[in-house]
This record gives sequence, C-alpha cells and structure tokens, in this order.
Amino acid sequence: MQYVSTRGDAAPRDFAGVLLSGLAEDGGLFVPEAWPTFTAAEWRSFRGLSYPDLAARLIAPFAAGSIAPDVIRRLCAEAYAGFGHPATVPLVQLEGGLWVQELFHGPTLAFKDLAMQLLGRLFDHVLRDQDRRITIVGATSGDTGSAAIEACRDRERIRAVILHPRGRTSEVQRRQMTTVLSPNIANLAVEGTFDDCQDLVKAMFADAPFREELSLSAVNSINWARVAAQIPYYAAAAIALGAPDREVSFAVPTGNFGNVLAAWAARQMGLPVARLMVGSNRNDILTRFLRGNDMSVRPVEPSLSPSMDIGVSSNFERLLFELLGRDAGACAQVMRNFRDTGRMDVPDAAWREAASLFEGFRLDDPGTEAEIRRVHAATGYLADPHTAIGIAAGRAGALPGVPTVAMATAHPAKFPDAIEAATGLRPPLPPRLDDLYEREERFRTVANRLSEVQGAVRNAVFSNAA
Ligand SMILES: Cc1ncc(COP(=O)(O)O)c(C=O)c1O
Ligand SMILES: N[C@@H](CCOP(=O)(O)O)C(=O)O
Repeated sequence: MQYVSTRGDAAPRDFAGVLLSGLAEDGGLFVPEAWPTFTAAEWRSFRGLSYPDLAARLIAPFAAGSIAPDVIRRLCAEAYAGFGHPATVPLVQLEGGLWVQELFHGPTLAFKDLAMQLLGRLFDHVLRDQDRRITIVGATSGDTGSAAIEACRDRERIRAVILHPRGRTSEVQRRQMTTVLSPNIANLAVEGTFDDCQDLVKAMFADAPFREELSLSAVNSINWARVAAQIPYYAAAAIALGAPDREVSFAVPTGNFGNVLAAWAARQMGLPVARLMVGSNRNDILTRFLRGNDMSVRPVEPSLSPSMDIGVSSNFERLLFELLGRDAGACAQVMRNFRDTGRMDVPDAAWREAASLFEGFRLDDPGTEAEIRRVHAATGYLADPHTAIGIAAGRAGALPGVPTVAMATAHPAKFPDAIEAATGLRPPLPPRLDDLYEREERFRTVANRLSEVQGAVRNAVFSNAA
C-alpha cells in the first residue's frame, strides 16, 4: 500500500516510510492511496476473533508490501498482551441502546495505549530492519504523551521528546510523563497551549535541516500509523453488536479528530456505521463547523476535559482531502488560507457531506459535571469527563433502533478532582501507580519559541547520545 500527502507535494511512500516520516514534507498528512475494503462475508468471518487477531487482520492491508502480515500479527499479540482486561476493549451496556467501549485498560489508562503499544513495536521492527535511529517529537494535551513515553521508554533506537502545555494537564497526566526517568525520554513543559505545542512540533518538521539532522518522527495522530491502529476497536464493537448485518453509531469525545477519523476510516473499509457523534467541550471548533460551517480559530480555554482542549484539529485535513474529492491542490489552498486567516473556507457541498455523517455536540463544564453525576446515579458507572461528553453526545444523537457506542477514552482515576466534585467519590489509581505522587519528576520548562524548543530537543538528544 502506498500513501500520498493531502497537499500533493511530497513523494508517495509505503507504510514503513509513513511511519518513520510522520508528517509529509509539504506539511500535509499521509493518507492511503486507496482504501482497503472488506465484503460483508469477510466482516462476518471476523466474528469470534480475539482483539489482537482482529486488529492484525484490519491493520495488515495498510502495511501491505512493507511489513508482512505474520509480523503484524505477532506485534499485535505482544502489544495487547499486557492490557488489564481479557477482552482488551470491553463493551459495557449503560442503558437500552447505549454502550460504552472501554479503551482505557492499557498501561497509561487512556485510549492512546491501543495505538501506541503497537507503534512502539512497529518502530522497533522497522528501525532494526533499516538499521536506523529516530527522534520522536510529540505534542500532548495530557494522554498521548504518557502513552508514547510508556511505549518508547528504553527503546534503543528511539529518543522521545514530549511537549506538554505547562499547567494545563491533570496532575496524574503530568506525573505519568514526568516521572519516567529513562535516559531516552525528555519532557518539555511549554508556556502555552496544546495548539502551541502542536504548532512547534509541525514547525520542527518544516525545518528540513533540523528534521534531517535529528531524523524526526511523530507519535501524534498526524502519523497515519496511529490512526490505522485505532480502527480495530470500532470494528470490534460493531461486530459484537451485529455488524455487518446491523448498523452501529459511535459517539466520540473529540479533540484532534484522530479517534473519530478512525471510525470514519472503518466505514470507508465497509463497516456499516450509521452516524458519528463528535463530542467537544467549550473548545468547540468542530461542533461549530458541523452545525454551521464555522471553522474559525478561537483561543483555547482550560476545561474539565483537558485532553480535548484543542483549538485546531489536525486530522480534519484528512477528511477535508476526501471531501474535496482527493484534490490535493485544493486541499493545500484551503489549509494555506486557514493558516493565514484563522478561518477555513470549506465549500458548501463538502460541508453538507460532512454534516450528513458527523453530528457535532458540545458540553460545557457544568454540563460535563452533571453528566458524570447523572450517569453514576442512573447506572453506577464512573465516566471520566471526556467519556461523559461522549456519552452525552451519544444520547443526544442516537437513531431509533441503531445501537450507539460511546468511546470511554480515559480511566476516571486520571481525573480524580472532577470525579470527586461530581460524585463525591475519588477513584483510586491501579496499585502499580500507587506511589505516583511520591515519584521524582523531571522536566524542563521552555518558552513558546521555536528556537528555544529546538535547543532543548537537541540538548535532550545529544546529552543522552550513546
Ligand atoms: C481522554 C481523551 N479523550 C478524547 C481525546 C480526543 O481524541 P482525538 O484527539 O483523537 O480527537 C483525547 C486526546 O486525544 C483524550 O486523551
Ligand atoms: N488529546 C491528545 C492530544 C494529541 O492528540 P493526538 O491523538 O494527535 O496525539 C493528548 O491527550 O495528548
């Protein structure tokens, strides 16, 4: 399988090439040249597969010609062996037609582990094969960082530098990153927002000499491999609820648009998905777009769901590329204007197409707290603030007779203050994280300035060079 850039000015490459390059050189995102699809009979044949086997079946076509299916299968088996639930991504029925799919049974208690545990192994496999080393630069609003650190720590051929917005993650999220003292890991606390961190990462990729010198790669969902590895859990949920013989809708708490894009990708592959509900907090650029074609940047404000405190959703560019009929020139033009003006001009027909499948939903902090309380009182289920937004979106957008699955993207113990305020209960961390608050933290605070961040990245990489 070959991949092309959404902006059309980067050479196509295979899966291993996309994995290692992360962002395309023209600033675009890589997408598959064509979507792999499965027939209804093939989807039926996946019933009863274990999660790692299902994941391998769905991911293998994306790596075709680059990584052999039996290698993908082995890496999936290894990636999910350590998850804390035998079903890996269990479904829990909350009420009539509404389920949650728990994506937080991995090592860092958020959905990012599903992709990141595989990505760390894919990196290792490809780097060994090509006898290379890379520097990962990643931006996090709280969860990607710790999942990436956990997946990459102590890997010989990887150095990882993770940028988080200072003071804007939960304490548990920050400590999960900054208490990992492995020599190949560094944390930078940026004086800014997640969007600043993400812009800094993209600017480092745009600096060709720097990119080459450090052999940069990405772990954010700008890296296609991240999205590919997030597709299987949608398939697992849909198959468990009757697909391909019954349609299913998904409600996804959304920030960078990577998770819900994976659901859309599953639909491209032939999974019968009825509707995709996009849940946002007060940082609601996607909801404003879906409801009224208003994709305009506003300042990011902190919320109870910090991982979704995102102003510009990077992965939207992949959907835009499709909505524009895969016209890379048009996509590049829209993205350039967006960058210059802070407002995206999406043609009316493209917007209508997006709005016919995706439904925007917004919940502010009081609403989120009320939803956590309501779900707990009605069902006994403790939903973290992100998951609560997904559940509320799912209830609001459910179609009669169609099961809705809300994605439980984080464990409630990652956000104990919000849960306690809503329910009076303080969810404990799993025993392996018992001493998280006593562990030594290590991070460096940096200004939101490219030169300073590049200096800190160089310093982190070369001071620990083998
Ligand atoms: C717990 C949680 N929920 C939801 C999201 C939003 O997901 P995405 O950025 O893929 O839209 C994130 C961050 O990515 C997250 O960490
Ligand atoms: N919510 C994320 C932000 C980055 O998103 P990604 O999916 O592009 O890595 C986080 O928690 O870090």
